[in-house]
Amino acid sequence: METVRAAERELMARLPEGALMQRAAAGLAAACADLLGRVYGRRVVLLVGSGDNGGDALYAGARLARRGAGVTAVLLAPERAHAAGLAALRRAGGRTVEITATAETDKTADTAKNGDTAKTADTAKNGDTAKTAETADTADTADTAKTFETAEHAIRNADLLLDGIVGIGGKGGLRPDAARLAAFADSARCAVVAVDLPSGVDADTGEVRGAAVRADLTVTFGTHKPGLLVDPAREYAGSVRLVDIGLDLPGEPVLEALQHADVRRLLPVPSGESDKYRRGVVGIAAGSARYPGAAVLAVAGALRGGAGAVRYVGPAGDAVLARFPETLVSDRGPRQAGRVQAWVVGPGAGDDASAVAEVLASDVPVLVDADGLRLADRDAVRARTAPTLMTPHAGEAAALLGVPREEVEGARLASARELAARYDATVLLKGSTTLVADPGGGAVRVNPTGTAWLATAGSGDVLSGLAGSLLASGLGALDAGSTAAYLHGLAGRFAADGAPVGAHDVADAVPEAWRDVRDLAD
Ligand SMILES: NC(=O)C1=CN([C@@H]2O[C@H](COP(=O)(O)OP(=O)(O)OC[C@H]3O[C@@H](n4cnc5c(N)ncnc54)[C@H](O)[C@@H]3O)[C@@H](O)[C@H]2O)[C@@H](O)CC1
Ligand SMILES: Nc1ncnc2c1ncn2[C@@H]1O[C@H](COP(=O)(O)OP(=O)(O)O)[C@@H](O)[C@H]1O
Ligand SMILES: [K+]
Repeated sequence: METVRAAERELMARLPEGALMQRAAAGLAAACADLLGRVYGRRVVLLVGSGDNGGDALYAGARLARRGAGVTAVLLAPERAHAAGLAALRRAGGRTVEITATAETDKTADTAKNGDTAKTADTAKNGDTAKTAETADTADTADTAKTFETAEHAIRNADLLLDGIVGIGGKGGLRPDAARLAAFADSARCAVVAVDLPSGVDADTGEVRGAAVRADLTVTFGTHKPGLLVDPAREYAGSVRLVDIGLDLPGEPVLEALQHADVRRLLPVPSGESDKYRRGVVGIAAGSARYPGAAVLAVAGALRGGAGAVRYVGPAGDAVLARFPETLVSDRGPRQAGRVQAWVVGPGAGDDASAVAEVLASDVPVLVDADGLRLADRDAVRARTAPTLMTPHAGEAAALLGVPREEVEGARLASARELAARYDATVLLKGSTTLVADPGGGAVRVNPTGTAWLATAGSGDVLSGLAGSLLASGLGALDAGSTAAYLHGLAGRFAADGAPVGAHDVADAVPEAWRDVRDLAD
């Protein structure tokens, strides 16, 4: 976010005062008008914090008021609300509800009554959130209670609610009074539009600490913030609309997402000189007597990933051949199975540590998934010279990092990066937001195609086979992982089409996803 802030500062220095905010507010008001359909006579409530995010909301509110909407601004810190924005709203006929800050103790309640809101906010900032919220209830002055009640009443009757509590200047979890407004927003029956990003989510990491506004639409300015793309914050953002305010962002982005055209360039396509070996052979060391299905599904993914042949090694050879007679099945260990251009090891592997060790000792790219992640020796992974791609879900990543699963789910970006650094390997972290991180830093790829229908047993096995096949056909680990996730997500969408599917359906739909990318790229 520092790059965004720096770009804003640079641009602001060149433009007339307030020009950027006007661009932001114009885009915001237009998005609100689209959502409302008709602006005249509609009731719009603005939640206004003390920074420029509140300023955007006030200016957008003024625009809507000029078009005939009844606009009420709930001012969280009336003395510090954006002065010019507030004046514009008032000129346009907007009303205000001024929140009297909640006091943390009787002493600060007195201070608050005397109008020293800034000081009260400071006290609240230093307080433990749970504790302050509790004390806040008991220390509510009549004034405070009344202003919150008025705000709640306005929100309950609104047709549209704008969240301008905090934007990219937010620090830590929402303070108690802001959290109270966020809770009102949560119970609002109307559409909620977040200004720049939902208040309470971390713009840089996608983390959500405590209360946060849940929006139906987020209108964001200049650039997509990482927090809008990564869960859990992504869940809070609703759909995201980008308003171009003319920011010129330097340097490398923190996150990037492949699009159809990028994926098309990466898809391996056989040429006239190709034969099955030149297209690449992918070795699958997976499955066990207990989990033969994982082997079948990994092979199913691998057959659709562009490699010329799939070699299977492990105890589920019969099950694999019964379903896919084109597989080259070997009953020896990976070392003696014949040449491959990439290995996939781990899906349904149970406790077979020797296959994992053998594969890691090879000099070709290796994808490690599922049980293989637990069995892989970290030093052996770090010592590899060929690329390694690890594909954990949050639970597996948590076990490798030695932290609770929730910690990974709450901080996906940081977790993927940390794991990549610890293993000196590329990490594809699966789940509601799939991320692919290279060990040397650089932009992390976020997959835009996923669907929650993919959360079905065995779909991860399909993904590992698919990604392994792309590795064998020559893609690097970052490209193979992100291309596989892209095709897999798309295949999940096509297969499901709004109804439950099994993992084998996802594998069957990969060719359709491939054709979709190939044909619609331009
Ligand atoms: N800088 C620019 O050029 C532009 C900025 N814009 C807007 O300005 C926003 C950033 O504005 P600011 O830097 O003023 O910061 P914000 O308005 O995002 O937040 C800062 C304010 O919120 C309060 N605050 C911080 N953390 C809080 C917490 N945890 N709980 C409650 N209150 C908290 C602070 O006391 C401060 O007053 C952007 O998100 C965007 O909406 C847009 O107008 C476009 C142009
Ligand atoms: N909520 C979700 N939204 C989108 N994709 C999901 C979600 N949950 C899981 N997935 C995807 O489904 C697949 C599940 O893989 P995994 O967890 O390894 O399951 P399994 O071990 O049963 O194959 C992964 O590709 C993952 O990214
Ligand atoms: K906001």
